[in-house]
Amino acid sequence: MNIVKFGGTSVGSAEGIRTLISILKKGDQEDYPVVVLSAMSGVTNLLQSMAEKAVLAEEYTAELKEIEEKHFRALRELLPASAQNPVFTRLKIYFNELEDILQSVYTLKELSPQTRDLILSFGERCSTFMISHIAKQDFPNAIAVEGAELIKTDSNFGQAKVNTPLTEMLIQDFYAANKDKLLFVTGYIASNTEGRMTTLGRGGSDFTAAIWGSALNAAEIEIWTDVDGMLTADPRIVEKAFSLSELSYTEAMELSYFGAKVIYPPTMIPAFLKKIPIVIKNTFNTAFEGTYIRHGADTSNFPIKGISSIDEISILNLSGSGMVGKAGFSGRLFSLLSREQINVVLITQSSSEHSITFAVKPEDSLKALAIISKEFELELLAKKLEYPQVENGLSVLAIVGENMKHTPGMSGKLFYALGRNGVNVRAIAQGSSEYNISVILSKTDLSKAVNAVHDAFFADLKKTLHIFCLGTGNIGKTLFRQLLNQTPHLAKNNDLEVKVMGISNSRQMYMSNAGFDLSDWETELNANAEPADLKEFVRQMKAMNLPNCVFVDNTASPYPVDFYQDILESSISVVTCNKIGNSAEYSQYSAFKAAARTYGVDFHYETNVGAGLPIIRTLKDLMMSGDNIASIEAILSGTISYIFNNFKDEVRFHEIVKSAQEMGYTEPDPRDDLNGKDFMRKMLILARDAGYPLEEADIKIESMLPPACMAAESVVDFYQELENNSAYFENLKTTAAARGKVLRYIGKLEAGKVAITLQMVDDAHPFYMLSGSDNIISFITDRYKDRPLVVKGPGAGAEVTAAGVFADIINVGKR
Ligand SMILES: NC(=O)C1=CN([C@@H]2O[C@H](COP(=O)(O)OP(=O)(O)OC[C@H]3O[C@@H](n4cnc5c(N)ncnc54)[C@H](O)[C@@H]3O)[C@@H](O)[C@H]2O)C=CC1
Ligand SMILES: N[C@@H](CC=O)C(=O)O
Ligand code: NA
Repeated sequence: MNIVKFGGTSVGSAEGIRTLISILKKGDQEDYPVVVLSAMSGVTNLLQSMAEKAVLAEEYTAELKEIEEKHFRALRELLPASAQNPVFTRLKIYFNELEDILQSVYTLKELSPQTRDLILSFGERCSTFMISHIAKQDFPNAIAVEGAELIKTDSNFGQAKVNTPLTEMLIQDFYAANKDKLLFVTGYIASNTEGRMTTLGRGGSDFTAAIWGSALNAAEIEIWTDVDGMLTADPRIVEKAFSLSELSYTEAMELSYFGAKVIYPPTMIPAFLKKIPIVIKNTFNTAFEGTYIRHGADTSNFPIKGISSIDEISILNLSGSGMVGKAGFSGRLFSLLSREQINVVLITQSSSEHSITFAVKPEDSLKALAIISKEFELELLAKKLEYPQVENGLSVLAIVGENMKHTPGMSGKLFYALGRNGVNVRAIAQGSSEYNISVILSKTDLSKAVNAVHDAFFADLKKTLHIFCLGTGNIGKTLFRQLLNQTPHLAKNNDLEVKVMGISNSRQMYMSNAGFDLSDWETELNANAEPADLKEFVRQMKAMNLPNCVFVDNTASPYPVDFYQDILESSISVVTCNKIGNSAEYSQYSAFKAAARTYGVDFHYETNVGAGLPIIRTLKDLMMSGDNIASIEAILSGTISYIFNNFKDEVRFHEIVKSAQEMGYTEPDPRDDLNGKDFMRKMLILARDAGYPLEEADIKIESMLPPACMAAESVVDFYQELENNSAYFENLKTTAAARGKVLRYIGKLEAGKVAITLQMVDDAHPFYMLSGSDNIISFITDRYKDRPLVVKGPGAGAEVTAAGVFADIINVGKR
């Protein structure tokens, strides 16, 4: 035999009630369940508000009308006109009775807890009576049970305590006498020994279900609500939260204590004691199989069951020498708080016993402060205690799961996820059961923190990277296309999702709360854009306060670089193909690295050298594994490589430069390639990564351009000068050819010195054989002494560069 309980939303509309009946019809016709019902949604609140208005002699008829209408509407929809009359009449009697009571409250201006409970009881009585009659159409043996008569309590109105032995006996007798009936029982309400109406407090209808379940030794208790059971986190905060299929009682308790308001676990204790499984189902999604709460629940899969949170709490801190070694101090403190009905959410005590921190609801904080000041007046005066401090604007996040007990590293994982996302933890508490680790943090960080922790623990799910991109040019555009094309693969094979949350170019910017649709990012940007403003972009990015953020610089501008430090210090990783940051002053380069290290985020710039070729990574691996760089020889300008590889036959020099630009190999300003600046930057970055604190001035560059080209003041002039100097370039070419050689612009780092020179090399030189926009880099190290480690391949172009940026972004995600 099962108990099924339907909550307020399930009985709150004709649609809900219709579903309820169809759920009952699917059940076993031989073995009827006991059906416990709540008041129609909103009705208890209306009753409450009417009672409060009546005692202040305010008008309450509007609410009364609303309650009547709510019931009548459902009734008209669900019962044929011919069958409506007796039900209408009975409901009308209920409403008249209710009105009489309210009228007395109004006249007497007196609302005792006893009267309040009587008023509140009408919600369940009306819904149960009405629904039992609707059900009669399908179940002629349906009857409404005034459950209040069967659950016996003390006279603590509003939160009555059940007399379990008596109650169980009454329920058992009643059930035995009505075995052939389908019972619809009022939830929430009970009565005292004098037969006065009482109520069971918060979650009262669940409690009714558990009491009946326990009395009748039910096989199962089904709680029908309007959500898919219990979830791994609050779905309003975590989009990826998912329903749990089963959990233990303890886990359910711990999870609901802070968050998941699906059930109120203390009400489940009768079921818990008898080991009766509880299953939470969704009236509005009957396909959902339910969340099972039971003994011996499966604890495998994930190390935690879920994350619960309290949006807003306050903490009080009590410290002073008066506490040290004083047995009973905390006992005195907490029994004081309990006496005053202040619920303590969480406690942490320093091991020196010098301070106690505890969390309470914000509305209790001042009261707590006042009673503590009074209780410990003497200690405070004697300065054995400091005046307690209240801190507001805080939230609690807790990870919950029985598996944690047996799994080391859980708190490490939690704090790593929080730390890496720049979430400052104000206090920590671990339940001695080890089923729960709670942290207190700033309310503004809660959403970010819960998402980051969810991503960290439910690693089998997709992890989301939130990226903010500057630059929609050659590289930026290509990156968006690659991201779009790769989305399904990333989701399937890497459980990773990359969401572009913000885009700016030099003209306009937009932050998309839902993330850009990359198949049409340009339209979204154009339609919503505000004028570009880097400072504002960074401000908005930080204000979104999302977990796993990456700032991506795909510009060739010096301005974004000014923000890197601040961004890294805000625990946001930086990925850049812009070389300006790493090739300005050494102090800045090392400050970026230090910031990334200190704040536990990534600073990736693989494409600064050789575009997507694994050069920075290779060098880093060599260095980290203790190798020592003796020398680096390299061709690192894709543009110049392309030019020399195609400077043949009739083509003129400036024409090839133009085509290199068209191919997307050059910098936005091609002079930066031809004058050696771009190459210099790459050599400087390599030298620094190889451990040499060099500055730009330390690098010798042999120009491959005649002075007039170097002096050109605009790109247009530059092309003109290249053309004017055609003879110079022709001469270079024929001279090399005459000697059986090719032109190569080569950088060399040796003994801490860097030079870039224009050379003519023959086929004995390893750099002779190159084609297209190839880069080549050859490392001679302690380990690669006789034969160098060589990386070679296309070192420029939008595809390979964007792919390198992409890989850097993914590498942030992998951590
Ligand atoms: N082309 C290649 O093969 C390689 C390029 N790179 C680097 O890629 C970067 C981008 O190159 P391209 O895409 O070719 O340049 P581009 O000129 O096509 O695009 C640059 C983008 O940056 C935007 N921008 C400029 N200043 C800005 C600011 N202050 N705020 C926001 N946006 C701003 C522009 O509006 C434009 O959308 C450069 O730093 C370049 O060195 C790196 C490796 C290889
Ligand atoms: N303009 C650069 C592109 C890569 O950084 C080049 O030509 O190498
Ligand atoms: Na690279």
